Amino acid sequence: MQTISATGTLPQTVEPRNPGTALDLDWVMRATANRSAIERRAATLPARRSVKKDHQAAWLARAVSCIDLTTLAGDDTVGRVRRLCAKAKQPVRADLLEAIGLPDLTVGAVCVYHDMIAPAVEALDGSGIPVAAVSTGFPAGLSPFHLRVQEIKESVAAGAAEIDIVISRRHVLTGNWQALYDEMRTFRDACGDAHVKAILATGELGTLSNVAKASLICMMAGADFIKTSTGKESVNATLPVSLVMIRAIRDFYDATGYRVGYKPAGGISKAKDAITYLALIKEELGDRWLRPDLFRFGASSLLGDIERQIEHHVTGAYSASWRHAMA
Ligand SMILES: O=C[C@H](O)COP(=O)(O)O
Repeated sequence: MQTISATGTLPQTVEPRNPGTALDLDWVMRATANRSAIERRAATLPARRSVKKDHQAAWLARAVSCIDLTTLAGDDTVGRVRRLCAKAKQPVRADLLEAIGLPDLTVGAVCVYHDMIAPAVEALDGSGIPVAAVSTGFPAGLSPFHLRVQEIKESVAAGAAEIDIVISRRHVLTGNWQALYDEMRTFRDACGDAHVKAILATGELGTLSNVAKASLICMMAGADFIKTSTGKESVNATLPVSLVMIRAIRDFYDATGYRVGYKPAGGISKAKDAITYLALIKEELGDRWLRPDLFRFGASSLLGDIERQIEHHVTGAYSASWRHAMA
């Protein structure tokens, strides 16, 4: 495994925002995925990934910087969101961050429902950490269309800098590609300057070819990120789905020159899995995508395990997982 530099040394980069393209149905029809080849490639990844010592700490720190620290529960409270935001600002114990030379490490964003945007914005004031809001009738996306568009506008007005929309799975399942494109375009326009992540809910799209087509259409319609899952489907982020989506991102970049971000979400809770995802991105898309403006983990419980691994790296001992209860 090659080295990865510490987040604190990352140069600032400004990525031009993907404006989208016209809907190119010929390209969409050519976008397919060979499941057995994809699964064979995905199966090689966790087995041969081994990152040790200082490299491991740097990779784990990079993973932290790319987390959308998330709470999306019906019993969310202002108190819980404030605690989550405190964790976002100080994701790992200060002495451990000092020890690995990254005292200013933070997560990529905090991700909440609309009602929790205001307390999150207040709690994160001055930190530079953006608030992301799930929207458009998350997680099913089946509320009236005008309300889904209005929800985006209200979340932006409340201070969300990033909007995670859900697509209409039925447009994919019925092959209504024009409707999917038009929906995504409308959502993107409603976001204004806020960046939009398109949640495909890949566990509900039936085939990997549908995942490839939906990825492409969302990028054609101006998505800033494509995201696997809401975390509420029975199957969420997987490595085969990730391969399909990041290859679609690569194809879109090759054709248009625009880099679209990638966010695997749902069920990613172990540090070793996070490193596998980072290695996959590095191999398939290159180092430029290993930064928070182009890569995020959507995760509610990944940070605790990463903090335990960093503690082990620094002290040689593991603490009990309950000591890292929040996230
Ligand atoms: O977008 C983020 C997901 O909802 C988080 O899913 P998780 O709770 O399985 O980590």
